[in-house]
Amino acid sequence: MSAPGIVVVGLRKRYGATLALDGMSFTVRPGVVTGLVGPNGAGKSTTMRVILGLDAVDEGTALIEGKPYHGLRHPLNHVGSLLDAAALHPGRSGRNHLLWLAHAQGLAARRVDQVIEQVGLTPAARRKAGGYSLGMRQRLGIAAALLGDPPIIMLDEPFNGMDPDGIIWMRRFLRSLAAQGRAVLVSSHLMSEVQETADHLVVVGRGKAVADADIADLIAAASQNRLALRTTAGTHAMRVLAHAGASVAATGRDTITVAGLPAERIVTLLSQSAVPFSEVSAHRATLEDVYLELTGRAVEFRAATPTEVSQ
Ligand SMILES: Nc1ncnc2c1ncn2[C@@H]1O[C@H](COP(=O)(O)OP(=O)(O)OP(=O)(O)O)[C@@H](O)[C@H]1O
Repeated sequence: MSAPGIVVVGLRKRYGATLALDGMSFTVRPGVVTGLVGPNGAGKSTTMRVILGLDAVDEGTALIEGKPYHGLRHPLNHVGSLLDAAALHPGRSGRNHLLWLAHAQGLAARRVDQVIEQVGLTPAARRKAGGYSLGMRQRLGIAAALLGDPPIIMLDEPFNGMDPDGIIWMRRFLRSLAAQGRAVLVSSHLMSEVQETADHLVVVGRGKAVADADIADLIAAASQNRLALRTTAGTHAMRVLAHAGASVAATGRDTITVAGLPAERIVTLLSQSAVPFSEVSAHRATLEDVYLELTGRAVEFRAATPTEVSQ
């Protein structure tokens, strides 16, 4: 039996002076939503295009169920994708757009109505797609990706342009696809968009995966040996604990995260220095913490700070 899901190994791709992919490797398993997360320009879209055979690489392999995309006899029965929701004929109705795609794949109109129903586009199916909101276009794009009933679905930034209802719908929908046993790969530059949806995370920075792990494991690793301290005297507390050799970071209005000292020692030090505090507890890292830690050194394009903008 061929390997299920997607296996990406050592992708390297250069565009002129830009090294877009620099040893990208990860796997996407069936029955799981995998989030491909990283800052703008990290290489997410390029990786997806390479998997779909739309871009050639200088080195490395990307296999779908054990084969390169071009080696699949009926690729749309293996992988469905949505890379650009804007790519449709504006004068055609959503249904006609899908009928046209279905015809090219030898599928019956009945299949079109099934996928329209599945993505909740039935009320708008006979309207011109040019008048669709971006969220409706995303649904139409997903319907197109599902036409061949593929075991693998890849979506590039599917949350873009969606309103809160649309985001909730998308999360549930992606989970339901995984629950049906499909391998689902979803890219996003916002961790908050995938954290409610994905079970597994591939964090990308500067053309390579800087993490490829289950979310629960990432959070457990980032939480290890860290304590959360609740205090209204943050600056004082940080000075005292840093002086004693701890790594400290302000993580909330009244919260400090401390690593490198046991809880009893923290309590003693703070008491000796008369620093008021109300709680010392095990720190539970958020996915946002994990992401910042992993991409901190890998971010290529940082948002300009207000001072940089004003200069
Ligand atoms: N066709 C191209 N020609 C030249 N450079 C490219 C091309 N496509 C991508 N790049 C560059 O390759 C790098 C990776 O781009 P890519 O679009 O894969 O990143 P991304 O993580 O998807 O980011 P975004 O969310 O901004 O799309 C970037 O530096 C980008 O400018």
